[in-house]
Amino acid sequence: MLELKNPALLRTQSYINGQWIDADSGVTFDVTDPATGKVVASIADLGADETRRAIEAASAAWPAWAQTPVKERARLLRRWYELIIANTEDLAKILTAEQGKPLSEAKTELVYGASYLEWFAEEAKRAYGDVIAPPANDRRIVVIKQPVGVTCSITPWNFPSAMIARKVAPALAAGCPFIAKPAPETPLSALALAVLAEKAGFPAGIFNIVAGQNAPAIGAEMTSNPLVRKFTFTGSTAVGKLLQAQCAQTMKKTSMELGGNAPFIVFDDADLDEAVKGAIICKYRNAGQTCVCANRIFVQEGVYEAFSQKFIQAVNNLTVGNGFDNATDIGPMITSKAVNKVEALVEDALQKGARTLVAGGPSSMGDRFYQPMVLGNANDQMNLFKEEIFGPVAPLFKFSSEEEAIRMANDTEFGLASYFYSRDIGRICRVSEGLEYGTVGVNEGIISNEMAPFGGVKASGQGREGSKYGIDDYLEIKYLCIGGIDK
Ligand SMILES: NC(=O)C1=CN([C@@H]2O[C@H](COP(=O)(O)OP(=O)(O)OC[C@H]3O[C@@H](n4cnc5c(N)ncnc54)[C@H](OP(=O)(O)O)[C@@H]3O)[C@@H](O)[C@H]2O)C=CC1
Ligand SMILES: O=C(O)CCCC(=O)O
Repeated sequence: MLELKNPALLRTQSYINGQWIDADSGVTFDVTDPATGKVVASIADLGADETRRAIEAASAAWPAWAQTPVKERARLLRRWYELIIANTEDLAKILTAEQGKPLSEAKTELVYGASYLEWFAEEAKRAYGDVIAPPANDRRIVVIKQPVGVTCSITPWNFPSAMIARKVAPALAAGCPFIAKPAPETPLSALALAVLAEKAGFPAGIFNIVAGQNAPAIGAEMTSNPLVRKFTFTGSTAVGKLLQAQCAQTMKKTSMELGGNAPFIVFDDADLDEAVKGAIICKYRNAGQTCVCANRIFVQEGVYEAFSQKFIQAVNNLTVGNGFDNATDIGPMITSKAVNKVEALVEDALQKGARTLVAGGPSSMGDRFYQPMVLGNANDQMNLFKEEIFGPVAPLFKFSSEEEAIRMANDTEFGLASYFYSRDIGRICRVSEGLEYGTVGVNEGIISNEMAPFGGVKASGQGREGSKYGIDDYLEIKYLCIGGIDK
């Protein structure tokens, strides 16, 4: 049993129109701790009907919310932020219990997610319009920005709190009511956010959570209901494409934050100790289960041996265990299915010539644990060159020239995050401009923060979360053509 200072944060019902509700069917599903397999809570299993009611409630609440003075919307967002910060210890325990990541990482995620509420409380006040020079003196061109309208989201289990916060903050700031469907593995963090939203004082219908196991049914309602004007998704590219196609029928505005295949390039002139530090955090954070994790580590031939040795040593120092144990660097993976997917990629790589530099692999601790692994001699014929590993396995590729590194890095359908280490200013400019990615980390292995625009190109999606650009995804531009001025 989780020991919380505020046990009210652990909710099992969903939150619709300011009410905590059970499923119409009365059915529940279990959320389990990936480290122990034990049931943490049984959650009301909602479906399409409850989703429709949430959408109708949000739609009814929308006009008043859009008319709420922006300073009041900002005050509520700020209050929500403060409540999350005040409850970080409890929220982190809930997050680790359902997701598995080490408690310190859970705290980092909560503060990171909350920072979007703080940021967009401020940005809400800066949704500026424009006055444009007209073609003739008898009229004026004025541009105003208005909320898109009812927004629905579907988010994954890897950042159960921050992925929702990153979406709901700009939506509410812009004046759009919001309905979130959390991943069934990790609904508790989302429901805890709703407890605090209610306490912050948001009106009924403005923030709703629909937790349920039937993602296709809930997703179908969200993407087909004409009352929904905006749909935002984080998850795999395959599911993102499907949901985007569903949204096309009612021409919804969409934001898609999809899969990645991040290159992490170490050039001959890099500071190797810094590169190793960056690679460790970038690869092994959240047990390798982030869409911005280094997927392919390219090392220039002159430093390949030296980098490998230092990297191997650092990986050997990582401890796998239960996220509640202070010594743990890497928690369990989310499911045994996720472990099997990683294993299949490793077996394919070994068959195609990879060398084991750190043995790692399935762990005696249980079927969701995976010891960190390093593979050398990787090549572009291996499946892991093209696919997201989403686990604690680091393949090292050797390259000789800058051109080759850029070509291999871009040889993928994805374009989310990329990283490289170099101290040559000319190379830093050339490579930054040559990488076909939404984000480039230069001598940095951690790139996300609320002040910067996060998002991808190519099959990694569209739209940006965070920064001054993030609110645009939730605003429509309206042009006012004002005539009769000369009369
Ligand atoms: N960009 C990123 O951050 C992420 C990338 N991934 C990539 O995807 C792989 C698979 O992970 P997974 O979690 O299964 O990712 P998915 O894309 O399958 O799932 C993400 C979310 O979408 C929901 N979903 C799935 N199918 C549908 C549907 N037809 N209609 C509506 N919602 C749907 C899921 O619910 P449900 O679980 O109930 O199916 C979940 O809440 C990972 O190994 C990784 O490579 C995964 C997560 C995040
Ligand atoms: O995996 C993701 O979907 C987001 C990565 C978290 C971050 O670093 O912002």
